[in-house]
Amino acid sequence: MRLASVSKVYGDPANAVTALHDVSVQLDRGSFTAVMGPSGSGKSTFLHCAAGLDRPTSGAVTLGDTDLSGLGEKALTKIRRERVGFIFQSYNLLPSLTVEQNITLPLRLAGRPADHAWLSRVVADVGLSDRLAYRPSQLSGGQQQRVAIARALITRPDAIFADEPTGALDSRTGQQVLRLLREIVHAGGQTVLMVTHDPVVASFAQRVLFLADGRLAGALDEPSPETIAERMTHLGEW
Ligand SMILES: Nc1ncnc2c1ncn2[C@@H]1O[C@H](COP(=O)(O)OP(=O)(O)OP(=O)(O)O)[C@@H](O)[C@H]1O
Repeated sequence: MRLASVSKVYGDPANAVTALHDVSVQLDRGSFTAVMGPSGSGKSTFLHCAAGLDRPTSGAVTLGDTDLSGLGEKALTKIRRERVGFIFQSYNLLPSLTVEQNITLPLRLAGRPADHAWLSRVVADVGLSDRLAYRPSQLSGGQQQRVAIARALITRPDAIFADEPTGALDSRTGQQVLRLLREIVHAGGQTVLMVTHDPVVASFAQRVLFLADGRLAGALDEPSPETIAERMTHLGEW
């Protein structure tokens, strides 16, 4: 995944806000990257542009071999459904569907047949084989987020985008979920981009990118919570 000179300006010229300013970054296949930065530094905008949820004002985003900037709305929707998985803080599960139906929903939306062997594998990987007939309300928060991870993986996407994926979980459960996500994508080769405010959460990534005022403000490889926290204090208010 590659962002080349990506800028994003919100609003009309009279009161424009430059949320991203000339950001260029390459994320290798199979890598796990966290994005950190003070509030308002452009993290969500970065994630949304990289995932094709939002269009950059200028610059290019490439996912695999596909240049997203050249695509119309229909093609972009197809990419989002089939080649990208999303994990959000609030799980975004449908309460009236069972665990199995929630997990396989992206396949139904894409009009693709269920691959039962792959479903069993994904469900086993997230430890939910005995919960397939449950509804989300009958699960713990950690289990619900594991359903969301399975749902993100079911289409065998190239990339997974996570926005504060453990924000609603206690720290122990959150760390279990992150460890699981890291293991699964390590085995499956997905590229993961995760936005978080939490240095402990970010330390599960191989690399942390820092944003400040919409610009890239450095990176940290093999980060620890301490080195991340130290870098963040230099960037201003969290
Ligand atoms: N739809 C929008 N219209 C106008 N301005 C926006 C819009 N979305 C974001 N912005 C502005 O762009 C800047 C970056 O916002 P963004 O949400 O990407 O930051 P963030 O780092 O994710 O913040 P936080 O950590 O508080 O969630 C902010 O100044 C914000 O006010």
